[in-house]
Amino acid sequence: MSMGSESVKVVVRCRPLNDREKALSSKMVLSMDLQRCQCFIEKPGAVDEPPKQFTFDGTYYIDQTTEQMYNEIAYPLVEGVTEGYNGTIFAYGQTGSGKSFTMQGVTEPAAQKGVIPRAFEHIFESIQVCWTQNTKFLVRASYLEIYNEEIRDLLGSDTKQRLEVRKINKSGRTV
Ligand SMILES: Nc1ncnc2c1ncn2[C@@H]1O[C@H](COP(=O)(O)OP(=O)(O)OP(=O)(O)O)[C@@H](O)[C@H]1O
Repeated sequence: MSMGSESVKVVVRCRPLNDREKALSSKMVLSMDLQRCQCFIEKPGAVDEPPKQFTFDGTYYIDQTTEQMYNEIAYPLVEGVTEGYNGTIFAYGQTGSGKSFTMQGVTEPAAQKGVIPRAFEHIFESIQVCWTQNTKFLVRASYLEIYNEEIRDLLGSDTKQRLEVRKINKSGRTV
């Protein structure tokens, strides 16, 4: 099945060992077959046990960049949003696994600029291209933190203020 035909795609990104892990002489237990989108996790010390094998819609190893991930995964999704479709990019992983690195990113090197700034540039470039006197665009953004069951508005004047989740109708909730 081609990547384009899936409505939900799950891709995995592996980050390099951090300084703490290097200082502990930790070993990489994860390897990938990027062509087949497979990842293999071996149990340290268990030489005769075959590695556990998982297949995803995309696999990104330590030397892949956010630029590459964006072009392959996020670009078509954001492009769809500019055409009126809904799209969600959801970063999931344990603490320190690289969610912020992927979503927010770093300015140097440029190839590791995050998905969020790339999506903003992409959306505003599309608007610039389509803009005519008769076309109006409305871009809204919110930035919420959900941490330990508590919700905060990171764009609000008081980012420490806890927000309540309210039911607005049968199926909807708002904060
Ligand atoms: N692909 C990568 N290449 C190089 N460094 C990375 C990569 N992914 C993550 N890192 C580094 O690993 C560290 C942890 O990453 P990050 O802060 O993004 O994790 P997180 O999943 O957002 O953690 P938390 O849930 O605790 O906020 C950071 O120092 C980050 O720079």
